[in-house]
Amino acid sequence: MIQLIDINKSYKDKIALKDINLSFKEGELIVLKGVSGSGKTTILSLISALLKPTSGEVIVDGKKLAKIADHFASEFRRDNIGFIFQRYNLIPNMSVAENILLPLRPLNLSKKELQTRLERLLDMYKLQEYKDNYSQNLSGGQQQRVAIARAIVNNPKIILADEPTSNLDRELSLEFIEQIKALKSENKTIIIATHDPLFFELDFVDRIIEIENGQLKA
Ligand SMILES: Nc1ncnc2c1ncn2[C@@H]1O[C@H](COP(=O)(O)OP(=O)(O)OP(=O)(O)O)[C@@H](O)[C@H]1O
Repeated sequence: MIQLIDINKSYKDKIALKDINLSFKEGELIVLKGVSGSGKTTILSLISALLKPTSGEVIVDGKKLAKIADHFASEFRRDNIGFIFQRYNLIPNMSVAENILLPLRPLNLSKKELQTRLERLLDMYKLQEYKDNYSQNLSGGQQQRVAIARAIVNNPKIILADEPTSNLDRELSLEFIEQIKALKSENKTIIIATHDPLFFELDFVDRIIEIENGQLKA
């Protein structure tokens, strides 16, 4: 479902990834492990077509992304990818409901369809009572739940999470892990970039891939 073939990526003269070959199957849960600066975010950005490789090819669900035009890249992301960021990236002066529905704006769905999707996610992530609150007034754990809801509102096949627990305490991190487990049971393909040891002992993680200085560790 996801293939990175002979990937090299440099930012000007900084080599971020070197000779990366990876493939992920549909429904797999993968932990990308590595210290800060090892290249994890760059891999997630290539899979979501936010960045293009310097050389090599990225194929997601049959689509070649290495040279995809920006317009098609945003369409590709909207249809296929849910992204969960370290700092949640919520819009502070928008309500919880507006934040969750944001990725659907370009789709012109009916009010009824938007409401159905919203209600399902508000129930699923225990956010009903906060739906009209500004996201800036929520706790870290609540913000993270909004971020997950927003990441899956477009019903993506692929979920990418970049250091999702780095701002959460242990209890909330374990809650996040339970939410990821539930998404895996829906056959989502999930890649989590993290150096949080909590992710290294989970029995439902299919593979842990370690990256060091832009290269895969054997
Ligand atoms: N826009 C950029 N310009 C120049 N160098 C960059 C840029 N983005 C990343 N890098 C460098 O590329 C390397 C890999 O960065 P990347 O963000 O992929 O690592 P990471 O493992 O995700 O780290 P972190 O957990 O800190 O985000 C690092 O050395 C980083 O400094």
